[in-house]
Amino acid sequence: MARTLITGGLVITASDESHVDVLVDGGRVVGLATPDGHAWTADHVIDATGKYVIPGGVDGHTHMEMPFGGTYASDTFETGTRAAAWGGTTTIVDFAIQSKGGSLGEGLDAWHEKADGRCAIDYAFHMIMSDVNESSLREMDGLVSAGVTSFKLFTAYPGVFLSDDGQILRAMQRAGSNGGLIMTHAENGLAIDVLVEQALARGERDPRHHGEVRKALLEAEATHRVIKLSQVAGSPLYVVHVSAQEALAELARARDEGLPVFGETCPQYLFLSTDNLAEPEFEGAKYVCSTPLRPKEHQEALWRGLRTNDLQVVSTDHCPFCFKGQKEMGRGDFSKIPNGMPGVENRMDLLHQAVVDGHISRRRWIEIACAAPARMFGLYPKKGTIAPGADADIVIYDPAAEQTISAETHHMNVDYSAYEGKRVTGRVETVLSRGVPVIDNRAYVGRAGHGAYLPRGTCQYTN
Ligand SMILES: NC(=O)NCCC(=O)O
Ligand SMILES: [Zn+2]
Ligand SMILES: [Zn+2]
Repeated sequence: MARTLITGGLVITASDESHVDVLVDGGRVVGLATPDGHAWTADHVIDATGKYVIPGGVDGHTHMEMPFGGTYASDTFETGTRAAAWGGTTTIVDFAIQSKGGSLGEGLDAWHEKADGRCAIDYAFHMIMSDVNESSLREMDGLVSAGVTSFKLFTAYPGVFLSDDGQILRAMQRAGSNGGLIMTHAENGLAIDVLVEQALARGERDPRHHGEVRKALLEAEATHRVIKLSQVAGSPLYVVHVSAQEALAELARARDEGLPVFGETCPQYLFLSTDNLAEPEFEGAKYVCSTPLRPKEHQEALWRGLRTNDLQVVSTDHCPFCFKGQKEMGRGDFSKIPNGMPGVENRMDLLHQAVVDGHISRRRWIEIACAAPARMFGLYPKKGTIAPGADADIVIYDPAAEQTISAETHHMNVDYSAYEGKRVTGRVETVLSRGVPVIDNRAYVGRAGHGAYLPRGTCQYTN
């Protein structure tokens, strides 16, 4: 395998920034040294002068080809991982799904069937548990040993994914003993369904009502509940897609008490709001996801949470549905709009824009987008950093390039962009995955099937 030398760039990790050259051999980083401190030679030299040299992004929350509401998320593992690479992400952790009445093993097999041999970048799986019973609880141990070390449970979507409090407690107790990490989608789904029914009966049918019925208080209530259940079980907890400041306050309080509870938010909650959900002509459907977008004032609380480490990770929850034919299924009834938004290609750029805007520092950018998700999901230091021994998943990032986000130029298999027309400073130039170029100077040179499945270790994140 070719030796590659990256020269002249500013190497940024979660802990350091330094002008050092990086030597890659055998798919791994083998050395970092100042330009006058080495005499390395290589088959390929990448001149990164004036650029950032950063670890490939780790997106810990994607849904390729996810079935939802009678349709499927429109990115396959092939198209979605290619788009991820374009955006500087070199690892995704997608959610395999246990169907009701099915086993965890069957769900995992189905996800391998969709993904294996098709990914442009490395990939791993969490497991969604939609049927917690004696047998699936027993299966959790085997999955943890085999490298599927995190399990998502829902307090939302009654009849589909919802687990009751007893089931959640049992899964948490099991994770407490086998080292697994419980992830929760925390919204009070039973109460939300009542509000949905009442809203529809009043004739409130537009996309904006999706945000109104999925109340911040019902996110906060469910977040409080799962925190308390995890405390009773004595297991760590990771709350996905936190959008409401009231839910974040629950996490912050628990963390102040020293509890091992962690939180993730997503770019859509940091950059978009209920104003988007209220766009006319059914355009608001493009922004329907759960938890929902919130009024703008929640954004400042989320940014603060990211700075103070009450939130540790930014993932995308990439779950795209085309406007035409898919989002349109909910014209006249917001509850039938498939839930989810595209974003796997935009996360690294949007978070760099947050650096430019002064919300976070450069190192915090790398922490929340690369290092923390790698630690959280048992992939560190193979992923999430640039250090000797780490996989050479490296992005050459031009911090001065200007771009306009648009569906016309993005690579996700979806007919709209949630950030259409947004100007951002910074752009991915070159991407290596285990030392192999996937994007080379803004040209795709990757291959479906290059991406390897990653069995994961257990959560390495400590408060
Ligand atoms: N978030 C969303 O609306 N769709 C994907 C499924 C989930 O994460 O709950
Ligand atoms: Zn969810
Ligand atoms: Zn999700």
